[in-house]
Amino acid sequence: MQIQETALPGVVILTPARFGDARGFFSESWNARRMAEAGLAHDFVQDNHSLSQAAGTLRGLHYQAPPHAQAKLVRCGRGVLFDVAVDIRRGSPTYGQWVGVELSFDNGRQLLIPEGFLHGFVTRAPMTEVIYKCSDHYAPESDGAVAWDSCGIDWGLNAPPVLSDKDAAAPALADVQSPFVWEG
Ligand SMILES: Cc1cn([C@H]2C[C@H](O)[C@@H](COP(=O)(O)OP(=O)(O)O[C@H]3O[C@@H](C)C(=O)[C@@H](O)[C@H]3O)O2)c(=O)[nH]c1=O
Repeated sequence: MQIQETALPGVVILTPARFGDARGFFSESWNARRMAEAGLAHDFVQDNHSLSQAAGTLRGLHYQAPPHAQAKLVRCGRGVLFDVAVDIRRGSPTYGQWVGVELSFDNGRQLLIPEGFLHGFVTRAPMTEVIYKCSDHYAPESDGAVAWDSCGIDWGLNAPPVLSDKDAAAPALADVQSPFVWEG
């Protein structure tokens, strides 16, 4: 497994090994022991799987507030997406900064996003499947959304994205009191 830091400390790109043969490949998409050895242990309790039919479908930017905050380990099952994390920990030296990484079936990359970050993605191919592990269960009362176009993210879009009604109505980051505090 390759581990690559990003410009935001704690947000990490992981690339598990793929063992190819005449049938295709085999890969360990998550291994608790290897993650712990790398100092990246999380108690994941829920796996999510979404399909977006059209390229240019944008989901986000989302968070769950404490005590139901979620770290996420995101990967692509099929297609291509641009996956984004935004630091919203109040007091963080990187508050409001974002990183984006292209995840695809072909490149096999994963993005590890700790608690305290917004998460969102835009699909760059039709019928893109996104699969991610979460460190807490879904808690709709703690669900939060921030407008996708309020954080200065270059999504690489050349047309308006396909959005859910919830995401289209989300407030700008500047109007949100983040429930996360940077702990150093
Ligand atoms: C997130 C979630 C949704 N749902 C339900 C609620 C709703 O009826 C339906 C669709 O929910 P949403 O519109 O919130 O789905 P979506 O916009 O795909 O939300 C997801 O976006 C990405 C970026 C994330 O990071 C996720 O944590 C999650 O917020 O699924 C669950 O049952 N469990 C869950 O964990």
